[in-house]
Amino acid sequence: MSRKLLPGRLVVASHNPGKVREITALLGAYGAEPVSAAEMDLPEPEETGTTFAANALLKARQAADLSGLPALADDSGLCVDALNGDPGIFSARWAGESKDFGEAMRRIEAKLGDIKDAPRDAHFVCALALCWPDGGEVEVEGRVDGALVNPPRGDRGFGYDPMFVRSGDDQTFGEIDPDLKHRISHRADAFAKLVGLVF
Ligand SMILES: O=P(O)(O)OP(=O)(O)OP(=O)(O)OC[C@H]1O[C@@H](n2cnc3c(O)ncnc32)[C@H](O)[C@@H]1O
Ligand SMILES: [Mg+2]
Repeated sequence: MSRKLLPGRLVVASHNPGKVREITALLGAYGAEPVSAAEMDLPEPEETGTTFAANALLKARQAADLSGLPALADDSGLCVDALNGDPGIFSARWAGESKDFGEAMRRIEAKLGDIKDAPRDAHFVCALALCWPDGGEVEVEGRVDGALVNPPRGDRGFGYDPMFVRSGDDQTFGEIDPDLKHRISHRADAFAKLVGLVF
């Protein structure tokens, strides 16, 4: 089901400050008034889905039901070709309780090191789900292709950004201007599709 999002309060159903920052910036032009899950004191649901889409929908659905407001959730991750798409939907979980992405990036490198001449192709995926309290929902997916660098570089992004270079670029997502990342990322790609459907 697709429908238009009216101006007004919208819950950004994420507990990741890096994502909330990016989504808030992307929403800027559309008359939505973003409120984060943390500001609303919403719980962080268990991500029991087996796809990015299922996890995005369950996060947005819970936030819409609990807040009585439309809610936008993002489920995203880094998929490494030579690792059969890992860490994928487990991207946050590979960083552990302490959210140590330095450690998660070293784990990826260690696994790649075990594979002879492993290709370094990877892509980020972003599923965005928008749910309304009355049961309506929209889901879209975006993607950006690139390759992994070692050692990681840059501290301007979050998560796996320091190890990812978009195809055709030289700088990692951790080094580029955040405004540029907002235009070219998997999240920007998903957002462009969402805008076409609901704004
Ligand atoms: O579920 P929420 O509360 O939104 O926050 P989260 O951090 O747990 O988010 P996910 O479950 O979607 O896990 C995705 C992980 O993938 C990584 N990731 C997603 N988008 C990224 C991006 O643009 N740059 C770098 N890493 C990203 C990041 O480390 C996230 O923690
Ligand atoms: Mg999560």
